[in-house]
Amino acid sequence: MAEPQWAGNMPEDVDTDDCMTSYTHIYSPDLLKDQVAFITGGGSGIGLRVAEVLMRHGCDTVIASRNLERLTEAAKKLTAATGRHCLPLATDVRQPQTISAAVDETLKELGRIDILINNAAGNFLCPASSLSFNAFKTVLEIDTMGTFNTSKVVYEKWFKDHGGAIVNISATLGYRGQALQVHAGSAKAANDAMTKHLAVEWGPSGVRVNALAPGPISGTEGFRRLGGNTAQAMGAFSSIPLQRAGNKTEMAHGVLFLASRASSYVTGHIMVADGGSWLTSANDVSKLLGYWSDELKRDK
Ligand SMILES: CC/C=C\C/C=C\C/C=C\C/C=C\C/C=C\C/C=C\C=C\C(=O)SCCNC(=O)CCNC(=O)[C@H](O)C(C)(C)COP(=O)(O)OP(=O)(O)OC[C@H]1O[C@@H](n2cnc3c(N)ncnc32)[C@H](O)[C@@H]1OP(=O)(O)O
Ligand SMILES: NC(=O)C1=CN([C@@H]2O[C@H](COP(=O)(O)OP(=O)(O)OC[C@H]3O[C@@H](n4cnc5c(N)ncnc54)[C@H](OP(=O)(O)O)[C@@H]3O)[C@@H](O)[C@H]2O)C=CC1
Repeated sequence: MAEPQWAGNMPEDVDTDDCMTSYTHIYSPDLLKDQVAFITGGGSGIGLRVAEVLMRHGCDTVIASRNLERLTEAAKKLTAATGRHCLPLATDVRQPQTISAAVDETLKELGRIDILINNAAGNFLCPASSLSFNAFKTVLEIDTMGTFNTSKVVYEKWFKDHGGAIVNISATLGYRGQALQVHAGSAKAANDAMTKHLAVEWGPSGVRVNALAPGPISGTEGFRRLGGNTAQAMGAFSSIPLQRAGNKTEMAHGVLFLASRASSYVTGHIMVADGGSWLTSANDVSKLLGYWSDELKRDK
């Protein structure tokens, strides 16, 4: 399907886990000068682009997840593209002791933390009736426990005394009960509630807590796993008010707003950045079940 004519308003992006070859600032390049951001899942997809855009605004970053080899590769690319420091640290957000060690290392190496981005998550299409108890638990543990664990460690070790900004990467899945997504939809709904609870409790310490809820974002693992390529090829995105998928840089710009002084009086807010998708897109159980079972057969 042809891109709408105003698609030229989209910021630069590349579909792979590489940095952009060019970037046009829409905010002052020193908006985050000498700040430090801790980004879970920052070695791939949306998290990697968030790291790049924050670094292009003067920030140093820590990217933390399980796969240290991929993180190390990503950190090299990020530093080469932006000239800022990026520290890759092996962490499993389900294990508080690994987060604690990573936060200690961050404070030792970079001296402060101003921004926490809870982006790590796990997801796949699966109908509730086929979802094992452990599969549901695993997604809740990564998405919800992981967000609480990381927020609590960073708060106790730094934000409690210095303030800071937390941005949780959410999703709109639970708003209408998206088919084949009871695990991720439930996890992200809990995170939206957590965003408000923590905004209330930690506001007096100077901590703002907000969330960004993306729609379908091209060039990501989420898009690939949830049938984004097939949906796009079928023309399904013409039902989205803005008529297209989003890109990773658009998500990074939303995060930059929520993480920076541009939003200094905003807390407890869930900002949907989905081109209007959840309002109008089909939530067709039988079509998605068909897609899911075709994929299962293809994988066998
Ligand atoms: C034709 C199409 C028609 C219409 C389409 C219409 C609409 C769609 C349009 C567009 C969609 C486009 C975009 C999406 C829009 C919104 C997306 C919204 C949210 C996205 C959220 C995301 O989080 S995306 C992030 C994706 N990235 C990842 O998931 C990377 C990390 N993931 C992982 O590490 C693993 O996948 C994991 C989550 C399973 C965790 O790994 P691990 O801890 O190693 O766990 P395991 O031991 O492997 O597994 C634990 C249990 O889970 C079971 N399991 C694993 N995979 C599956 C699966 N695919 N299906 C079912 N069950 C699974 C596993 O078996 C274990 O359970 P047991 O009981 O066996 O122990
Ligand atoms: N893509 C999309 O269209 C949408 C995405 N989202 C949200 O955006 C975020 C990024 O998704 P996307 O870029 O698509 O996917 P990715 O798979 O690229 O990102 C998920 C990241 O989480 C990390 N991760 C997974 N499990 C753990 C764990 N236990 N501990 C630490 N890190 C972990 C992964 O790294 P590693 O394997 O090294 O651990 C990976 O870098 C997620 O929060 C997702 O829910 C929301 C709506 C739509």
